[in-house]
Amino acid sequence: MIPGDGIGQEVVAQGLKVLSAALPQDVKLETRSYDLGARRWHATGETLPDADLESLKNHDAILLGAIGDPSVPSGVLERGLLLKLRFAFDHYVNLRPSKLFPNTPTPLAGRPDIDFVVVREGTEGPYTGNGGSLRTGTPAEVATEVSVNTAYGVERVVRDAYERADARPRKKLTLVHKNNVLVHAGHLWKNIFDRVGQEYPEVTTDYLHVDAATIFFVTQPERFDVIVTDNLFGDILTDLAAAVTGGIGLAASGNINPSGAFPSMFEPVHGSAPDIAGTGKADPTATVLSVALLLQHLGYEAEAARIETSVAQDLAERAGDTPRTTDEIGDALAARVSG
Ligand SMILES: NC(=O)c1ccc[n+]([C@@H]2O[C@H](COP(=O)([O-])OP(=O)(O)OC[C@H]3O[C@@H](n4cnc5c(N)ncnc54)[C@H](O)[C@@H]3O)[C@@H](O)[C@H]2O)c1
Ligand SMILES: CC(C)[C@H](C(=O)O)[C@@H](O)C(=O)O
Ligand SMILES: [Mg+2]
Repeated sequence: MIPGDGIGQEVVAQGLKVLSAALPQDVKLETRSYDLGARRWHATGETLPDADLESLKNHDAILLGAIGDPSVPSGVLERGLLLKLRFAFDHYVNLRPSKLFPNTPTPLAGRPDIDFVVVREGTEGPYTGNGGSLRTGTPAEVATEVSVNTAYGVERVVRDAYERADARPRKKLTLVHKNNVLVHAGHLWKNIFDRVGQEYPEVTTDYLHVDAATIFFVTQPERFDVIVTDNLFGDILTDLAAAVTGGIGLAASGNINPSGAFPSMFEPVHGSAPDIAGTGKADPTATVLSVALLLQHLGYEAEAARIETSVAQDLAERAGDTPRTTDEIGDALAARVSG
């Protein structure tokens, strides 16, 4: 566990409660909590030392809360801890499911039937740190942040998305990019998408520019089944996806290393929410659903399904209730999961 900063600490505690409640009696859960994030950085200047990185390799999976704190310069922990982990453990599939559970509030009229999954590339794009600044701090400053897209990196994530689409009832895959403007990267993605698609004749495909995709996320989200997209577009689209499916407090994610060479890491889509940290207002459901993804990844399908059902029931009964605290929601979910 890497609880991290702000509400990360609060929501991971609830995730652990539900995980313990979900596991079969004969499965012994061993956990270790890593002190990484703002506190550690202030105390030692470290973000993710090699010793911690090495040690993290020995676990079956990682549950992360959130990192980032107003007291630390922006980017230090995001790059030095979170992205360092995603890159070091080659989490090239950033899996972000979105589902509108019954009775959950949505700003969308007509309560569309939303059930899609975004397969966000996790190791390339504009996230690699390939950039710099010249004449920094002067009126003539120039800054670059170059998007890196390799045929190797694109093909492996596109293939993963086809596999996922092929395994779902609707078998539909949408590529989201911006190949009318980002022609170099965009054409690489589109060519690979079309070529790999020949191996999946049952999967229906579609292409959308990212700006148009944001329209359909709001006006016609039921059209989506599986979406594959680059690292930055996927980041933005999945906050929007959360907003139309009950809010950011419900959105789960998995940073998957499909080969199993390194542990996969599960975390809510949201951040450390400094504006509500310490108030008990954070919804731990996103973390609890991330625990379900973790269990699914490790082969505990039935346990994962039980968590999802418990969340659906909890959400269905929420309407009109006085708001519960982080802890109360965690307790309620753990109680439902243990039956
Ligand atoms: N994976 C991560 O660790 C991660 C993800 C996103 C942002 N961050 C970091 O978190 C910090 C804050 O970022 P931000 O404010 O842009 O995004 P944020 O996701 O932390 O918060 C955005 C808004 O959503 C609300 N919110 C978030 N999670 C919630 C929950 N579980 N329940 C109820 N409301 C919730 C917040 O109160 C806030 O109003 C920054 O340092 C950022 O870099 C980390
Ligand atoms: C904190 C940041 C590095 C991260 C990202 O951009 O991937 C976050 O926004 C997310 O969505 O997990
Ligand atoms: Mg994000």
